[in-house]
Amino acid sequence: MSAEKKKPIACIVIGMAGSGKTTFMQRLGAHVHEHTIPSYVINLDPAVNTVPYAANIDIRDTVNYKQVMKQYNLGPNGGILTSLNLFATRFDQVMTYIENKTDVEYIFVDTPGQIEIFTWSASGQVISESLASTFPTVIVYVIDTPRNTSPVTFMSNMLYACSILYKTRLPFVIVFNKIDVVRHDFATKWMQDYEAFNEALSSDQSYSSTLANSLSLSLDEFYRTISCVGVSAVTGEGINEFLSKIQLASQEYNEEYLAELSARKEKVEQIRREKQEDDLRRVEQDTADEKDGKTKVVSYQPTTGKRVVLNMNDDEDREEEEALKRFLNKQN
Ligand SMILES: Nc1nc2c(ncn2[C@@H]2O[C@H](COP(=O)(O)OP(=O)(O)OP(=O)(O)O)[C@@H](O)[C@H]2O)c(=O)[nH]1
Repeated sequence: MSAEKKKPIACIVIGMAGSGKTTFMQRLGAHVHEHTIPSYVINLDPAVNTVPYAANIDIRDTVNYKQVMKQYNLGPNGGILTSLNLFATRFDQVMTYIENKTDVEYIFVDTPGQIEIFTWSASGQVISESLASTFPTVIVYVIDTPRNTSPVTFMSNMLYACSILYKTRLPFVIVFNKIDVVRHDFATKWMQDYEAFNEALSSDQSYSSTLANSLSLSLDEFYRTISCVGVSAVTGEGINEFLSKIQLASQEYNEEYLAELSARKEKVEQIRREKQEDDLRRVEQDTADEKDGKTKVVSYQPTTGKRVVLNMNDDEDREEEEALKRFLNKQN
């Protein structure tokens, strides 16, 4: 019997504008090419002028962002969001296409520069859930390390990362990019040592520093569960370590996320079953009512779901029956 086909790991690369997502994708592309690691690359940024890596699937081949802006009279962000929505409606075709590929190890997905367009939109959710329901999927959160050396900025970025983690519930890898400019040691220290972070904050007396101080304790749990790695998309430093973290995160997907996913599916299935049983009970009760030989009108009040039975043969019910009929006609 042949061994079960190993599924590729999907890496959804997100990050604030300018954090280096595209350069990082370019570096990953070069790395997998050099080491002949079969991979699949998807670009979901419709507004980018040129993509400096070889994308197997490019949203720009399906949706013309400038035309979308013109057609729907939208600004740049509305144009990107609508383009992504249009693409999401066809994402099942993308899924079928990738599923049929054999021996792919990684699927790298680049997302629009405006982070919220992907992370907080329905289309972003559709795309990430489609990937996560089929492949081990990891969120890769790219951070511009030199721009996060201020503790308050660092905390804001971490809160954002944390909110995405709780929204997607997928394994999460933080990539501290641009370590050729500033090393990321300060960041790992702040994540491991609450006192060190507070000390760094003490030089900042602003209101946001007080807020950051009180929030930093809440992030403790988040710091303990996520993994992080320092890379330079320009020099290629840290890429091997990044791929090792991705492998570990995919194990986490198999052990935790999959179990949670099937529990969620089971819950939805249970609600559906209960509704079906309830409908069946109603039909049985209606049938029983008809067995006494009288014609009945059975209806359910739309707001409360309360069952209403009117005996058409009883004079006293005539008036009420007419009222109900008028009501039902109005509903139709
Ligand atoms: N020194 C250095 N510069 C980097 C690195 N990664 C990216 N950059 C630079 O950072 C800038 C932004 O990089 P992009 O890759 O365009 O960033 P992005 O996140 O895709 O940007 P958006 O598409 O606007 O979201 C560019 O000037 C890159 O050359 C890095 O590892 N080291």
